Amino acid sequence: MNTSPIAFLKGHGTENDFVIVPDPDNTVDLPASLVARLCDRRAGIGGDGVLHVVRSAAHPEARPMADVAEWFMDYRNADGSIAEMCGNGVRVFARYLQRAGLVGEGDLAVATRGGVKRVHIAKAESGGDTGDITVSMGRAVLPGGDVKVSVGSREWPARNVNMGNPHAVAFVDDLEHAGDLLTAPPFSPASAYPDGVNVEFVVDRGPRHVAMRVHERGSGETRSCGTGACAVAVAAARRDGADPAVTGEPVAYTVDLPGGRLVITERPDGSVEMTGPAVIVAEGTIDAEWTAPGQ
Ligand SMILES: N[C@@H](CCC[C@H](N)C(=O)O)C(=O)O
Repeated sequence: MNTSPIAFLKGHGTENDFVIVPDPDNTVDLPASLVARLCDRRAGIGGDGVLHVVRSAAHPEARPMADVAEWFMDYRNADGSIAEMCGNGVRVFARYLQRAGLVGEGDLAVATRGGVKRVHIAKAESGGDTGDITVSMGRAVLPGGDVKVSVGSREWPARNVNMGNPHAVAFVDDLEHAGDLLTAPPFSPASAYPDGVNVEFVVDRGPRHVAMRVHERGSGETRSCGTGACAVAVAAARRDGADPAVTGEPVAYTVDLPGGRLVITERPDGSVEMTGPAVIVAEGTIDAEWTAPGQ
């Protein structure tokens, strides 16, 4: 139970928004119920998820990474569930560390449940902390198999792509066909995603340029998903017959999302890089009494 006010910040990456809870020593009690209340857009602060900022050495899941990454992104979805990775989240996490003076521009490593991610904070052309942030997201895994997703009477084949977390990428004729995305699009077979899935709907905008909408596991439709954009870029490249491992040349896709634009580059060694903005918009404190169960 929390007995002191809890510091928080609010930030977003291409409008995928987060409540940031700095907690270096891992002393804040953050059960799923409190995460869901913090993310509530009417009764709480509002967000697609929570970024709990903890020193790796202070968190049992991150301790093995503490030698290479001082900070652990303990990411939670808006419903309180835990996810392995959040691409937009890791950029916003790095921006928070920069703003707090805990890291400078340049390179850093961030521990996540999906492993250690290498992050580069670019120098801002206009000064301050407005430069883009690039994250080396690791390799995409494409398990194969026939997956289908549907919305109403429409059904599409989908590419199963794992970016640390699971994705189903469906190429559609019109993003409107995804409907209101108020509920998770059904998928089959159920065995493809035993832990649920993030579903991306994708249309072409031009050569190596796509647009997408996403329904996120644990958060619903969001304005952007970084891991989703990476999954989409890799699925689009394979569809387009482009494989950097074969050609030896990197392949870059521009991915437009409702909340902004990300650039995704797949390198010949299979690693996927994501570049985009990250913004901190506010900070404050949460009343300790409000965080008590039943409030
Ligand atoms: N918005 C994130 C992904 C967050 C996790 C996802 N909802 C899951 O449960 O896997 C991103 O930017 O990658």
